[in-house]
Amino acid sequence: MASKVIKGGTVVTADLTFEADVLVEGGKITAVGPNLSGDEVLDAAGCYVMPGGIDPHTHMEMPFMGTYSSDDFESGTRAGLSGGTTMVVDFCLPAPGQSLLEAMQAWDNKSSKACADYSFHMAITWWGEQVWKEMETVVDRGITTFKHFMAYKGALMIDDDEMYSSFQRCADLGAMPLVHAENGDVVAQLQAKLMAEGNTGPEAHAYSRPPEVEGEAANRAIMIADMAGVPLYIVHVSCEQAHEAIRRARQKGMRIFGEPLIQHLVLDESEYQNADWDHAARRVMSPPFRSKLHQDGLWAGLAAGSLQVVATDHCAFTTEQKRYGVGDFTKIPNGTGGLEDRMPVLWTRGVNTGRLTMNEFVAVTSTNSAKILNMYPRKGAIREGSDADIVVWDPKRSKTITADKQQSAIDYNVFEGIEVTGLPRFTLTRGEVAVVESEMKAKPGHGEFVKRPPNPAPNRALSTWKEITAPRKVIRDPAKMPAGV
Ligand SMILES: NC(=O)NCCC(=O)O
Ligand SMILES: [Zn+2]
Ligand SMILES: [Zn+2]
Repeated sequence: MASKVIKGGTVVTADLTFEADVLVEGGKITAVGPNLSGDEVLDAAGCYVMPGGIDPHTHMEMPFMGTYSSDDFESGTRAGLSGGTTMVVDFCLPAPGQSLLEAMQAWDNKSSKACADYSFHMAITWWGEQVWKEMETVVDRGITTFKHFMAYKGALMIDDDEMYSSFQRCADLGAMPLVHAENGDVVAQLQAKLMAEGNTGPEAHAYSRPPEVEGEAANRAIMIADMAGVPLYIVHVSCEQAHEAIRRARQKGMRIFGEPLIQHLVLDESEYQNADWDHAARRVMSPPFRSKLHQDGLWAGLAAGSLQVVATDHCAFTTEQKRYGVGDFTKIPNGTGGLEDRMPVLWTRGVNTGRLTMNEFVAVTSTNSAKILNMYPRKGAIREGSDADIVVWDPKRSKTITADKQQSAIDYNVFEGIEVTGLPRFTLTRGEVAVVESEMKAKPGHGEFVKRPPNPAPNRALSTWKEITAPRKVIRDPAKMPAGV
């Protein structure tokens, strides 16, 4: 295979910024340094050469709320590449009662047309001996993170008893639990009350999921993880109540990770007040968009390190699908897109405003996910031996986001009309140039599954500590024991 050299750019990683060329051969980075040469030259003058983005939270073709999310692995990963994201981590979702291995097979089949690399989390949607057993096979297969829904009562939600059992199993297997933290019981009651009062529009979705339901669930999950002796990753952190729980836990030395979404960082609750039903319904997701105060807290958390990664939870439904919920907001499929826009929007609203440094940008869009999900430095790095998943980022290129020009299969974009400055000049997936500015060259089927080994450092450290501090029986001299009654 011919070599490529990315020439004349500035390499930006999570901890360094330096001028260097990058040589790519056989899908890997083989050298980083001055004056490199290769068969093909990619001109990076004026650009930043960064690890391709990793989106740790997507849902392609997800069966949910009576339908399927509309982007599949082909259109979804193509959308990602267009915006500089070279890897996604999607969720295998067994139906309650279904074998985890069957779900894994279904996701293997769906993902065969991916244009970029991918990995999976496994969702625990029910509990029993079969699930307990199959979790080990899932881990052997390289899926070492397990998602738990504390919301969606009557569908995906599991209770505390099941969650504690699953967290303990994760601890034994060197795996990490993830949670969707919302109190599903309280949400269900609020939904019923709002509907009974005639509050049926999309704005009621937000009223039924106040920040307290998220804060309570985040606190509960953190305490349960601590008792099970396992690290915990909280997905789509949207509000101060949940962020505060994470911050406090981390300050106590607990191994808790928090993932805000680009949507929550940029879009706010006023979207649900729009007089156009479609506009509001297209933005229905869980948790819902919050106030600007919550947004400020999330941005601060990224800079301070109390929140570690920015994801999208890309789960795209068309307007027609959203309309299943006309007259009953509880039937609007929950989810929004964002995969194509995550990096340009975060750069524009983060780096260009001074809220994030370029190195922090790389950390939260790529390197931290690679580390937390145990695939660093194969992914998330610009260094010899790493996969050549690279974005050559032109900080001067601009566009106005519009659904008309997007790769995603849906008919609208929640970021419509936002102007971004900072876009890929080239996106490379394992050494293949998939994007040249707005020209798309991605190949369906190029993407490969990325196996993630169990027992990363936080698990090892935590299990060592838990073993040392575990309750121990006190050995007493039988001769000195009091007589029993
Ligand atoms: N977030 C959302 O509304 N939809 C996707 C499923 C989930 O992650 O909860
Ligand atoms: Zn969720
Ligand atoms: Zn999700």
